[in-house]
Amino acid sequence: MTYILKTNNLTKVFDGVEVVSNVSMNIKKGEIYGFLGPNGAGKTTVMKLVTNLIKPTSGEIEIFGDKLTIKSYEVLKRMGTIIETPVFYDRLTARENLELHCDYMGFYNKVAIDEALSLVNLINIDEKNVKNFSLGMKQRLAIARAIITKPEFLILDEPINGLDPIGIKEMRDLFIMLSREYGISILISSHILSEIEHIADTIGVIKNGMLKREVSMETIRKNNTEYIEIITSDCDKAAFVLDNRINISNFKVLDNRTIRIYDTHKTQNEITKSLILHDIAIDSINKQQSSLEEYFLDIINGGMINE
Ligand SMILES: Nc1ncnc2c1ncn2[C@@H]1O[C@H](COP(=O)(O)OP(=O)(O)OP(=O)(O)O)[C@@H](O)[C@H]1O
Repeated sequence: MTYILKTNNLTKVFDGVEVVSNVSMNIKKGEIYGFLGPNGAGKTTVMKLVTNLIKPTSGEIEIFGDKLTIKSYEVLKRMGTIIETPVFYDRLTARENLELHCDYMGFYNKVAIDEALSLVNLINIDEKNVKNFSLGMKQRLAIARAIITKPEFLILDEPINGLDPIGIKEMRDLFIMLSREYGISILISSHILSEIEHIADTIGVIKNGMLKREVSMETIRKNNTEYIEIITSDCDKAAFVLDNRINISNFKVLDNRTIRIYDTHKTQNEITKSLILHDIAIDSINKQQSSLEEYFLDIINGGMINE
């Protein structure tokens, strides 16, 4: 297996507080790695460490197979990044900002600027200074800047912040295209779990600076359980009927209104009919899937992992 990034017991202490603790993460070449965690969990700090913006207190980082040191300038040129709120020259246009970036990176290919602007769908902006851009436009420009030099590895901290649903979908398709067609590896953090669920190959979940889980989306999907959820004010009676009249034993009463049935030998229709036949008032009955969101919350709330 070839890895684009490996960290080994990466640790960062700020003012005596360990905000990243012994993080050992592994990002495979060509994959999209979704980095999840609650506010303040340490995602941005890890991203800053692997892009050499800050130095680790201890631990090692290996990028493209080489150890990252303070002198790894060439390695950094092979990466495209968005870390925290992207900063631009406000009085310049998007194109001028990208030209400056290319000069800075020693990347002399002006055609790439048009390509990048078109990939992120920033159009008719030649006359506009960046200070007049909306948040979503700035975010698109940040993505354009990150991809312009055709990096092998993209590190994107909350790249879809400020985008509307159409923008989110466009960027999702763009990230998938960059990964599948260009073989670019992507480390991406986002609060929008459904977006990560759609694009990620692997998930890393960080909490209190510790990497709690690193797991493939395939595994999460395999463990996905389908269930039928019933909301009713007659919970006790419904449970009795399920058990004694319909012969369903694999169900869980979550609270005094909610029952989840994991048994698959009866259809939703059959269950509904039987409950109504026994005079049970059903407020709702739905087929549900345990998704990444549920998986994530379970980890964050300590359900699957011991603290
Ligand atoms: N320069 C710094 N000095 C002191 N503490 C810091 C510094 N940078 C980050 N921290 C602290 O480190 C912890 C992790 O912050 P970090 O920004 O990495 O979290 P995050 O997971 O990216 O959060 P969010 O999702 O809110 O962006 C926080 O408690 C933060 O206050």
